Amino acid sequence: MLNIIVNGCFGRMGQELQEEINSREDLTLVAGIDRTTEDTAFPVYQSLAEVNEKADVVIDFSHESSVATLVDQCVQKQLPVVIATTGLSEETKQKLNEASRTIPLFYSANMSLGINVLIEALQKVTPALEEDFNIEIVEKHHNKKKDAPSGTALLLADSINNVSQTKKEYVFGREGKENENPLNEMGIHAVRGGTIPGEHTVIYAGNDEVLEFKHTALSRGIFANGALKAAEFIQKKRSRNVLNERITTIKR
Ligand SMILES: NC(=O)C1=CN([C@@H]2O[C@H](COP(=O)(O)OP(=O)(O)OC[C@H]3O[C@@H](n4cnc5c(N)ncnc54)[C@H](OP(=O)(O)O)[C@@H]3O)[C@@H](O)[C@H]2O)C=CC1
Ligand SMILES: O=C(O)C1=N[C@H](C(=O)O)C[C@H](O)C1
Repeated sequence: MLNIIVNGCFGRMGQELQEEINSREDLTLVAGIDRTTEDTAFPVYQSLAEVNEKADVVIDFSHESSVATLVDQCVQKQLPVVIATTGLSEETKQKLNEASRTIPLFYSANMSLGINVLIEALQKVTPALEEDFNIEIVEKHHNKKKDAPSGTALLLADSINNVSQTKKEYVFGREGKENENPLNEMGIHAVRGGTIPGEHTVIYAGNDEVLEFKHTALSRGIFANGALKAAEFIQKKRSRNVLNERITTIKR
């Protein structure tokens, strides 16, 4: 049995997690944290410091403004934590790195299996193409998303840059740029509209040939399930400190 606290429990992802946890007998939502309270089957608090329920792990899908304090409180309570919030500042990312030395901490801008497999594919093809192909990333999300570009677009860009001979400068949109589009740049473009759960396309454009890799999230269930798998993984490692491999994705 895994006892879970969800930070951001009333948000889109918080509600998705509630559904997933309630559908499984091996998981219990012992408490939620959010800015407001509602009538729920589980207790809800405004901060982890107020939570007295016994928990094995915290899962966070909230907002940058909430993450640093949450991580400090996880360290104080020695609670493993899965951080899925994107749009984190450099200071917050630094805090995650430091905290991961004392508590099990898993961070990824994208909890889906598909994006994590895509990263491996991109790292294989990039060395063969980077000298002759421009690389551009286009991401599409729902119109309520607070950060742009998406954390996943940055994660994909960093994964490409990590294996590139020449480190590429990120260009966010191309307004006002002369149309040279040199090979040492990588364009990252954000589209916002409707209810799109998330789509990422990486385009390798060469002379007379184009390769495109596209991942489409058809529901938020893939992110909730990935976060729950991460929670189970770090809980098993609780007996020792782990600097999880995904934490490396925040070293930009
Ligand atoms: N890593 C991954 O795989 C995924 C990551 N995400 C990321 O997760 C985050 C949440 O996404 P989503 O659920 O769509 O966003 P929502 O805005 O729907 O939900 C966020 C929730 O967190 C609450 N919140 C905001 N600030 C605080 C705070 N200071 N303390 C406690 N709660 C707070 C919000 O309250 P209020 O409504 O009052 O602002 C809201 O209830 C985003 O950063 C998103 O990019 C999303 C999907 C997948
Ligand atoms: O806000 C979202 O919805 C999503 N955010 C994450 C991101 O910024 O990459 C992951 C996913 O694409 C959905």
